[in-house]
Amino acid sequence: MAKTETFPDQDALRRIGNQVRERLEADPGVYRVETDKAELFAVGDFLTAAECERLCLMVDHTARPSSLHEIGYESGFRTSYSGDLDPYDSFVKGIGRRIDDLLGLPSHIGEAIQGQRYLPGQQFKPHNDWFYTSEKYWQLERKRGGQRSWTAMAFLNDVAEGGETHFTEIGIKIEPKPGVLLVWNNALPDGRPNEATMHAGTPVIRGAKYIITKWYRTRTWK
Ligand SMILES: O=C(O)CCC(=O)C(=O)O
Ligand SMILES: [Fe+2]
Repeated sequence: MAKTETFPDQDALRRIGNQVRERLEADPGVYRVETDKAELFAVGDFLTAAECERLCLMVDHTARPSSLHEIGYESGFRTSYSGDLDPYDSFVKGIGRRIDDLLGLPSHIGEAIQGQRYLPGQQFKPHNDWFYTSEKYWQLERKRGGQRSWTAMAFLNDVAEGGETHFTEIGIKIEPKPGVLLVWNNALPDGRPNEATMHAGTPVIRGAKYIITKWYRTRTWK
């Protein structure tokens, strides 16, 4: 088939976008968040209370000051603590498989599940999860699985105040509720990056916020 892409991995992003959208729309347990700007879905009870508690403990064990491509922790852009959960742990593997299965994606294109914790005052400022392919880091990410397609993010606890996930372009704030999984396509249906997926983890004001995130690429992640 002739390549029609103008953006790196555009054809793969379109194909994966179609495939996952069809599967989520056919799943009665999946709710589509009402917006025409992005493909954003939610699952109410994806994780049990016991699973959330166990994952929070794991996040506490692995979380270190979060880093970002070319921006250090000290910049204040992402002040949470984060870290990859042990990919060989059977409990973590089980959670990963359930996310793969919900989306209908092969596990080899999924990154390791990342755990993240925010304490009062900590936040993740507005950003896109997809890679900016004009930046230097893309030359590395291109060979590590390519562009990010879908994001799956689960809330693990109730936050006393703050810590909403704010989709700044769509104009919605999602309040953390334990066990709720959010899923969104970082690309548009035609495979170009979707600017409207810009989102932030707003500052936690009281309490703590725990989440896990799994990002999917277009090719085998390594
Ligand atoms: O904490 C949140 O609500 C958002 C986290 C996030 O955007 C990320 O980890 O990429
Ligand atoms: Fe994000």
